[in-house]
Amino acid sequence: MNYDDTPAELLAPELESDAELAFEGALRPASLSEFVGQVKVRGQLQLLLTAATMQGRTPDHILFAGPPGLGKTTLAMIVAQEGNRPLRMASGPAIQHAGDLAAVLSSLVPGEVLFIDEIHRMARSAEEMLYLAMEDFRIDIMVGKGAGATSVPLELAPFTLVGATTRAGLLPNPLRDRFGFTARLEFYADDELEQVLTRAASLLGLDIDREALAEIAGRCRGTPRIANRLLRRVRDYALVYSDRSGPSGAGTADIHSVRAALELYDVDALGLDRLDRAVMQIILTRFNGGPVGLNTLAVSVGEESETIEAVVEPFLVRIGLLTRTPRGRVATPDAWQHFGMHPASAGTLLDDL
Ligand SMILES: Nc1ncnc2c1ncn2[C@@H]1O[C@H](COP(=O)(O)OP(=O)(O)OP(=O)(O)O)[C@@H](O)[C@H]1O
Repeated sequence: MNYDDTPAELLAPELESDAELAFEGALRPASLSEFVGQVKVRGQLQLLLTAATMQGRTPDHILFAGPPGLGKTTLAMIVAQEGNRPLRMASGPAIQHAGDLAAVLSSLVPGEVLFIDEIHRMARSAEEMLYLAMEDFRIDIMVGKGAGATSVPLELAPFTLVGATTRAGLLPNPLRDRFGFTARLEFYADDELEQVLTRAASLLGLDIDREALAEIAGRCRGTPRIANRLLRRVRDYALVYSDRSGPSGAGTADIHSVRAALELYDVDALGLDRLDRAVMQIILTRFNGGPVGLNTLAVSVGEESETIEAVVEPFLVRIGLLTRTPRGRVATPDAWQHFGMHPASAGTLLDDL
């Protein structure tokens, strides 16, 4: 199997372009009741928000942790919308100095929800400023330089911080501890993805049957963002190749058109992307199924070990192709089967040396 020809962006869980941002905006659920899956988190969030409303106070600070594309930004928007609160969006990598954060914090209005995406990538100095802001709604601003510098306290409007991270482990404990509620988002089950897709198809005016939706759900790596992206390609296919007899003229899609569209884009039956396949093939061929250490693996595929650990492995483990052992990563029998290979015997390996 050749893994070099899969369009990487189609199965990448990260947001790919401004066009996709606009597309996502149109499909984003606007309330907790429209938000599919993550049942436990939804219930916990509902309780937290209702209690805050009943007591007339700002909700506790919330941290959403989990792989990209599972709905962290969507939930942050819902937190604001459900409480009828204004929302300010910021991103960790853009906060390079404490001053960047001070400018945002000092301009918040009472009750505002401040969303910081990729909060683990914020500058250290800003992180420290955030501790006090979260706890006491206050920051200390340094005025002047050198020996004459003094710190001036500044009261902030009460706000709710919603942080999102794909790497909860990288957050320092003092920051993590200041969130009143941490929600870990899980990959979605196939039936939940079908619900996401049903809703998106109806918003797109695409006439598509259950079997076809199930086929897309099975290939989108448990991730709503990818589900919507694949649906978009299926919609194009239906538009061009079907007789457009659907109610909106957007075309009709069935299992055959879904398979044809996804085959055209090299999306395999398990939704493995180029990097997944590269990782698995290296474990299978070069390391005879493992165990192989994370860093060795990362160097072999030319990728950051952070990406392998946070994005690639969770999915491969979830679909049962990989296991993590104390000695390293090991391919499962299903992995050998999926790639149509067999472990080399010890003799063959020695011959190779
Ligand atoms: N539970 C859900 N129900 C319906 N649609 C969803 C759900 N979760 C996510 N989506 C869809 O997936 C898209 C991506 O979600 P979102 O931007 O919230 O992910 P994210 O976890 O914030 O990703 P990132 O880590 O890259 O910022 C959204 O446009 C939304 O339409």
